[in-house]
Amino acid sequence: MSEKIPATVITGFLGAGKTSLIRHLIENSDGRKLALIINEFGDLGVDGDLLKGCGNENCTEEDIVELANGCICCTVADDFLPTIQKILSRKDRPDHIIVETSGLALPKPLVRAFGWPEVRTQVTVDGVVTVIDGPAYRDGLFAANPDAVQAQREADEMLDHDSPLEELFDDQINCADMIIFNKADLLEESEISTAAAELKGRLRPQVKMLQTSHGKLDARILLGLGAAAEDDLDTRPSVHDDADDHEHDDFESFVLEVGEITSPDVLISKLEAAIAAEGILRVKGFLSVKDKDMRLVLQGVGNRLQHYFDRDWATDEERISKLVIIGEHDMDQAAITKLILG
Ligand SMILES: Nc1nc2c(ncn2[C@@H]2O[C@H](COP(=O)(O)OP(=O)(O)OP(=O)(O)O)[C@@H](O)[C@H]2O)c(=O)[nH]1
Repeated sequence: MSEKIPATVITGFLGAGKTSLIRHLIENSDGRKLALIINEFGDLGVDGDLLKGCGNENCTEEDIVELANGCICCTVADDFLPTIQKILSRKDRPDHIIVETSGLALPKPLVRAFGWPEVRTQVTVDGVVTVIDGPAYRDGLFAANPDAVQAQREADEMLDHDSPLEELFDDQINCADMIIFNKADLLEESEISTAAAELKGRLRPQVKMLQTSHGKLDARILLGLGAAAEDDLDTRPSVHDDADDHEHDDFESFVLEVGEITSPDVLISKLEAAIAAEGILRVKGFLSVKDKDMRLVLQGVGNRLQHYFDRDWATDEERISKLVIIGEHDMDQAAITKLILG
C-alpha cells in the first residue's frame, strides 16, 4: 500500500486571501506536484481562472479542478467525492492536494468527507488552514454587537444569538490547525498583537497563528502539518454539527453582465456607491475595457476595491465583462444593478 497523499484544506471568509495564498504556494511549492480543488460561491469561476493563469509546471491547468455548484460543504457527496476519486485514479498522482473552500463554506463537513472509506485509505488531511482577513477582523465584521446580543438574550433565551458571519467565522477558526492572519500590511503592529491576543484564547491549544501579507508563506511552513484532521473531528466544534439543513440561505450572489466599459474609474465610483449603500460583501470578476487588449480583473472585499490588467485577451476568446456580487440574503439586487449600470 502506498503512502497516503496529504491534503490541505484552505478555508476563510470571502476575500480573506485564500487564492493569493494558494497562488504563492503554487509558485513556491518546493518541488511538490500539487493538485488543486477550488470551490467558489457564485457562478463565475474567478479564482480557478486566476490560478490557471499561473502557468507553473508543478501545477498545470489539468491539475486544477473548479467546483462551482455551491459551497463544498453542501455538495461533498455529489461534487467533492467524484473529484477526489478522479485525482486519485490518475497515473501521475500529485504529491499534495490543496482544497480551497468557498468563503462561505463550513470546513468540517468537508474534513468529515476525508473519513469516508474510499478516501481515507488513500488521503489524509494534513491540515486545515484558516485565513483571516486582518482588517475585517479589526473592524468587527465577525463580532456580534455585544449590546444587541445582550438585549436579544434578555428578550428570548431560546433564540439563536449569533450572526451568520460570526457563526461562520467561529466554525472556520474552530476547525483550524493553523491560522493565517492575513493583510498585515494594512494593519498597525499594535492592531495585530491585540487581535493575536484575542484570538489565542479561542483557538485549540496546539493551533499556531502566523501573520502574513498576500499569503506569502513558505510552503514548508504550510504543508506537512501532519494533523490527520479526519481522525479528531470531535475536537473541532461547530455550531452547525446538528444542522442537516444548512443551506447558506443567509447569503446570496448574482452575476452582473456589465458589458464593455470605457473607464474603469467610472465603474469603480459606481461600485463604491453600491457597496456603501447596499452592504455588498464581495465583488469580483473580469472586465473588457474599450480599446484595451488586456483583460481587467476587479476585486472588491468590503469597501476595498482593487483592479489590474492581468493578461491579453486571446484572439478567439469571448471578451466577457461580468462581476459576481455576494452579499447577505436581504441585499437588494435591483438597487445594486441600478447603481452600477445606471
Ligand atoms: N493589501 C492586501 N491585499 C490582499 C492581501 N491578500 C489578499 N489581498 C487582496 O484581497 C483580495 C481578495 O484576495 P483573494 O486571495 O482573492 O481572497 P479569497 O479568500 O480567495 O477570496 P474568495 O475566494 O472570493 O473568498 C484581492 O484583491 C487580493 O489582492 C494582503 O495581504 N494585503
